[in-house]
Amino acid sequence: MSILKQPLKLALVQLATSVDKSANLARARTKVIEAANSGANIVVLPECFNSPYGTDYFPQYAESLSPPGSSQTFEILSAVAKETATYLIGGSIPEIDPATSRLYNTSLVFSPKGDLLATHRKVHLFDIDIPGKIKFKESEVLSPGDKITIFETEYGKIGLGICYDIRFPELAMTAARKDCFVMVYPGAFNMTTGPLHWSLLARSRAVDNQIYVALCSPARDLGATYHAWGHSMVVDPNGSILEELEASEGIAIADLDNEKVDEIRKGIPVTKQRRFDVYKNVAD
Ligand SMILES: O=C(O)CCC(=O)C(=O)O
Repeated sequence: MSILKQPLKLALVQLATSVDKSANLARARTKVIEAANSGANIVVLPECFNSPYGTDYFPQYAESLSPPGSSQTFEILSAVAKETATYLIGGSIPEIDPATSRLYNTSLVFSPKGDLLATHRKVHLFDIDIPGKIKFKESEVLSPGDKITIFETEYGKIGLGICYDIRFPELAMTAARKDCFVMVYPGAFNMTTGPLHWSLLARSRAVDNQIYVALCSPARDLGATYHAWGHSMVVDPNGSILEELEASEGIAIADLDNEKVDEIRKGIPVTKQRRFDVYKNVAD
């Protein structure tokens, strides 16, 4: 049995966002409907799609997921998933846990019936310092998640990470070994690491694991404090880019094909040739 049970259309919404949360949510809703009307079965939104991206903004835009009904974003995503009968991977939003007051960068996934299927809290926080280029420290305000997120659909299993999570091959490898056919990463790379690594990382995770990889960025806004790289893309299990946007708002739609996955895995059978007797514990 293939890890991908049947063909599907995957849509990435490279959303133009602003400081206005309600406007961002309304625009996201419109674009999800547009993607669904183009035949998408699974729709993905970008990292931090309801707010600008930046540590100053996280506390101000954070929403609590409990008690039920308290998150405006949750309600809108659930309703539009149901309305369009699509799986909706709702990018990410700043989340506050009311019990601990901790903040997380969190992705919510909804079924075509509007039910919450999965919640992923970004595991690897984006703390980097490239002198003269970019310094960013999510850990100043965010706490990290502590689990790999995999959810089931009628197409097969989907693995979910957020942005910087893609730099850690162990996360994608673990999901792939649990038979995920795709890793989806809502992400917002920047004008330094975007050109350096965005496509390289997507293609690497794809070819390492012979799975599809999808990266969904916000559109670039040169008036914002953080300039996102854009270039949302879908890569196939051979590491070839199937669809790629430029920097401005748009929707990328790719056909994911079960026969292609099987053919690639048959031709280069690395998934059956692993030597876990040699590298039993990758954490050694
Ligand atoms: O890894 C990178 O270069 C960028 C990561 C990022 O922007 C993020 O995690 O939000």
